[in-house]
Amino acid sequence: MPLAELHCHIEGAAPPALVARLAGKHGIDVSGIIRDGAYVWHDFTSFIAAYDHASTVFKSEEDYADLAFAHLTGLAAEGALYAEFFISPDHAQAGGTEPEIYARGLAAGIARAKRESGIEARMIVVGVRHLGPEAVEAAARFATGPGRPLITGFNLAGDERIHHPKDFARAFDIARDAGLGLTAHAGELCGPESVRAAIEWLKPSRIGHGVRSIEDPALVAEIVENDIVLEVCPGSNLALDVYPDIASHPLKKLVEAGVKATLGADDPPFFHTDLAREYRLAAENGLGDGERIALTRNALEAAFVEEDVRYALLNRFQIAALSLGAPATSD
Ligand SMILES: Nc1ncnc2[nH]cnc12
Ligand SMILES: [Zn+2]
Repeated sequence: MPLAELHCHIEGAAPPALVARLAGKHGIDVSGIIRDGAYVWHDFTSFIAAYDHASTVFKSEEDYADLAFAHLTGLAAEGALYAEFFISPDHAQAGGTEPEIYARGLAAGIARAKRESGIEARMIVVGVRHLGPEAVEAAARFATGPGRPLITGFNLAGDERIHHPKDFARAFDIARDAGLGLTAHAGELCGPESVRAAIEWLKPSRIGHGVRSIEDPALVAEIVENDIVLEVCPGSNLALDVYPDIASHPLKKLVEAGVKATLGADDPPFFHTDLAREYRLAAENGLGDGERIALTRNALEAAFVEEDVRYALLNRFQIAALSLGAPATSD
């Protein structure tokens, strides 16, 4: 089945073995966050702490090129045609790497992965909300800098319980005025009011997660009406205990209500998942083959990518979907 991913954090995609190897090289102690070859954390706050610490082992342009290359070729091997990943200048800086070098390395990894596997990819800069409005505005200014054609979007990530979306309206204005696509994490840790506020103040075309919108049917109707796409990450939601099991996850209900959803692995090794498993979880949640293929089409239609590239991707998607004998369109 052809896949596409719109929601994955590049630091969150770092395999623990790679982090342990680079930590050894740089003399960084990761024994508190990696045990028996796996990341250790127990709730959102300790997950973010582990993620922040793991990201500090990446230092050079080559480290980041290798990370992007490994992530994207892994996705291509799972069947992905297209991937967007989030990049965080704040995390680069915390590890002592200039954001400029960080973005250059990641762009080189994207180019190499495209040459070797055919996968197309773009980057979305995130501002980290718990670092506050000034840091998020600085991230937006970085995202809009010249000479970085593979940066096509801006996102708000981090702890949803901290700050109100209105505090980040200026950052989103900066990104919007520069022509970037807009998306924001909301409705993951917090309920529908958080999604409403993100839509009202940030005016994104997509919401990261957004799954807790299901608690407010009027909000679900508004999301459908305004054609807002949800980047749903079921494996992440299960790992972070947003839902106790896949049967309780609202993906199927959201799709039945007419919401356009896509799938992402969010932070794959932290959550013991990958994109192929996300599609399997969608099937376990009740989505049939046609509905799961539509998730890929939704992703390509909502991608922050140039129109000629989108057109070519939709053609590749159509051919792959038809060869499965599955419907490439929902109507
Ligand atoms: N699941 C998540 N939610 C918010 N911010 C994040 N940063 C990395 N993973 C995240
Ligand atoms: Zn995320």
